[in-house]
Amino acid sequence: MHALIPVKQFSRAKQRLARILSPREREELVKAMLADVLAVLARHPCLAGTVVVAGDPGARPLVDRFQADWLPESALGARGLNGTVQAAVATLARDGIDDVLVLHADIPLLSAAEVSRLAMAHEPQSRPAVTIAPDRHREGTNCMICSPAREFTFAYGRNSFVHHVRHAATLEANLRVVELPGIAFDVDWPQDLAELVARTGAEPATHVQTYLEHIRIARRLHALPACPGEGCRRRRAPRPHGDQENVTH
Ligand SMILES: Nc1nc2c(ncn2[C@@H]2O[C@H](COP(=O)(O)OP(=O)(O)OP(=O)(O)O)[C@@H](O)[C@H]2O)c(=O)[nH]1
Ligand SMILES: O=C(O)[C@H](O)COP(=O)(O)O
Repeated sequence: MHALIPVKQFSRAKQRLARILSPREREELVKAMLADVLAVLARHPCLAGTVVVAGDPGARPLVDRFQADWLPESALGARGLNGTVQAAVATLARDGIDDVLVLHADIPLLSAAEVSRLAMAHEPQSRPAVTIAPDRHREGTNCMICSPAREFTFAYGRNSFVHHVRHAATLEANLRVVELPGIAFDVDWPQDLAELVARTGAEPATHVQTYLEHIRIARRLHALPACPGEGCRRRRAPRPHGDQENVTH
């Protein structure tokens, strides 16, 4: 099984954090989160390799540092998250890679044990097989293993978890849903940063926690005016990738 991590252009990344982080800080945060994810995947016994499909050449040094494979989005001729993931799994399939774990780069509490649990829940021998670890709101699809991945239609975006479950049913796939707290914790909103800071022990355990401490995010979070309406955290920004055409209802 190979892991595939999509990483978008840094200048467009983490826009929901724009009211608390500068563009430069958002880029550094994205790099720190990617480092946390790559550190777990490098040499994971369940993985034969990790591929980063990136829209930004600035991700390359990190990818090389963790000995992952580099797939530039520009080489795929695709657009948006879904188009890019779809084109990337087609590229992997041409190299004979059919079992693909697609995971986001913004899950800094990912652990090797959770990757193992997800891999063990997956049953590629009864194909098609789809195993999903959703986000903690059961809205997004933070990690998903597909076998064979080229036959799956990716539908990331609003409520992608539901869309992916429905699509797996359409394919009559062997579907498993696994709740894993580290994978489920994605960082999208200022409130998520606050939660991450609250979870930091005496010694920051991850690249992200170290970076957040470095920029003294806690002070800013305290000073942040409350969002109008408590539902704010969950309200989504317009999807920059606007690529809902693949959604199966
Ligand atoms: N290669 C690639 N990766 C993408 C693209 N869009 C999103 N991603 C990645 O997919 C994952 C989920 O991204 P999103 O939640 O849509 O975007 P985000 O940058 O994390 O946050 P917002 O800008 O606040 O929506 C992250 O790992 C992104 O880097 C894209 O167009 N190309
Ligand atoms: O479908 C998804 O998982 C999204 O594209 C990313 O979700 P997020 O906005 O929760 O990061």
